[in-house]
Amino acid sequence: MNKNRKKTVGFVGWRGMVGSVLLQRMIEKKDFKKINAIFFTTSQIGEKSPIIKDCNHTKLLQNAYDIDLLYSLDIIITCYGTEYTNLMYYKLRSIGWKGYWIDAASELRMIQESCIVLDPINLKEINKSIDSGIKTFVGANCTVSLMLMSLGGLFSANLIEWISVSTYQAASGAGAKHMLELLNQMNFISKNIDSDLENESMSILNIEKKITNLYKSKNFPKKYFKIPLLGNLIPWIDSIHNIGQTREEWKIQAETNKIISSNKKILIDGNCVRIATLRCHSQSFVIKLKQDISIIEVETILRNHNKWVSIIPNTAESSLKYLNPAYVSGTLFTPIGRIRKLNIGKKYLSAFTVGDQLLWGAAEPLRRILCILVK
Ligand SMILES: NC(=O)C1=CN([C@@H]2O[C@H](COP(=O)(O)OP(=O)(O)OC[C@H]3O[C@@H](n4cnc5c(N)ncnc54)[C@H](OP(=O)(O)O)[C@@H]3O)[C@@H](O)[C@H]2O)C=CC1
Ligand SMILES: N[C@@H](CC(=O)OP(=O)(O)O)C(=O)O
Repeated sequence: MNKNRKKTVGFVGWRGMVGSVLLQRMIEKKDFKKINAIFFTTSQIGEKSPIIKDCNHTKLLQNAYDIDLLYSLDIIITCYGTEYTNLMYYKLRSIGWKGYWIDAASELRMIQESCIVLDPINLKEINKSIDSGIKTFVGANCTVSLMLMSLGGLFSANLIEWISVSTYQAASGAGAKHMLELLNQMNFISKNIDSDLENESMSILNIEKKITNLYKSKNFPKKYFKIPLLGNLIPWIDSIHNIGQTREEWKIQAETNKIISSNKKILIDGNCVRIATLRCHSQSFVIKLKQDISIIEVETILRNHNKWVSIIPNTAESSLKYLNPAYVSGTLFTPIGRIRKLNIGKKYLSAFTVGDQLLWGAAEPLRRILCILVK
């Protein structure tokens, strides 16, 4: 690539949830000034492209399967998903395309020729990869990125022996259709109990019974989640990976160790659970430390690691105010609180974190690797 000319970047999947958050962040940070852009689509060829100020870009949407056009690009960034990656990535590489491929989907994360990107955690590794000719950069699974952003200090100080994690994952992680279904579930219940809520003499347990019966109604919207998520939870995310463990649970240890490229594998496992929040994932950790260090030291190490993490005092007032999905939604803030030693032993630490799974969990690491590559 000629280093003095602006790189041409192709955007695939920019209309989706992750892609639109990416575009919004790039506009906010004026990243489009640094590139020429071509917007692609799998379904709206010839429709109008989004209009981006200060950016040289095509006016109409291009065919995301046009291999010749894709081949001419310096960089392709895709937030479309695994289906597109599987179809186009290997095709392009097999005909000798040497551009940078940046991807939100999980498909390429664990292949040898890729680097998983989360630069506040692994900038050195990213730079090493670029220098060594790696051309494929993939964002991590959302819970992995959000865990590392909040616990980054303990990872980089090599203080973690193992982690047991329980996740509380938002509907958006399952995709736009699922998120809409959750809202339709809210609407369905609300419409059906509206008059009961106005009737002060109605017993709360009668309303609860009505809701439980509504869950069983054939009209209850559950095409995607299969069961109600509203007022409920789903203790299973993604497909089975190996005996008893889901793929979502498997990714945590596998991707984390690739990102931090640790000599000795850090063991991480737990339960991944879908809950009825909109776009923030929360995680509860039990951490076995390698040393017995004080809570003040733990907090200092975590606080000093990056500018997005913030330590929430372990009080009711602060936990309620700052450590919840509604507060964190739409921000890059990765608060961590409920930090305390467990009564199991002095090396056992408990902590709870919340993060926006569309920002640090998906779009932001992609935006940042793009900036590194076009610098
Ligand atoms: N959701 C998440 O939290 C995370 C997702 N990812 C990865 O990113 C991929 C994309 O996820 P996500 O953004 O949630 O997917 P979406 O379903 O929101 O969007 C994916 C694509 O679907 C097409 N599309 C069809 N109909 C519509 C419509 N009505 N509105 C908008 N787009 C539409 C668009 O492509 P086109 O213009 O070509 O039709 C769009 O780019 C996932 O498959 C996953 O691999 C990674 C981390 C987290
Ligand atoms: N599986 C995640 C979201 C996601 O897309 O993950 P991945 O990028 O690892 O497929 C969730 O459901 O919350």
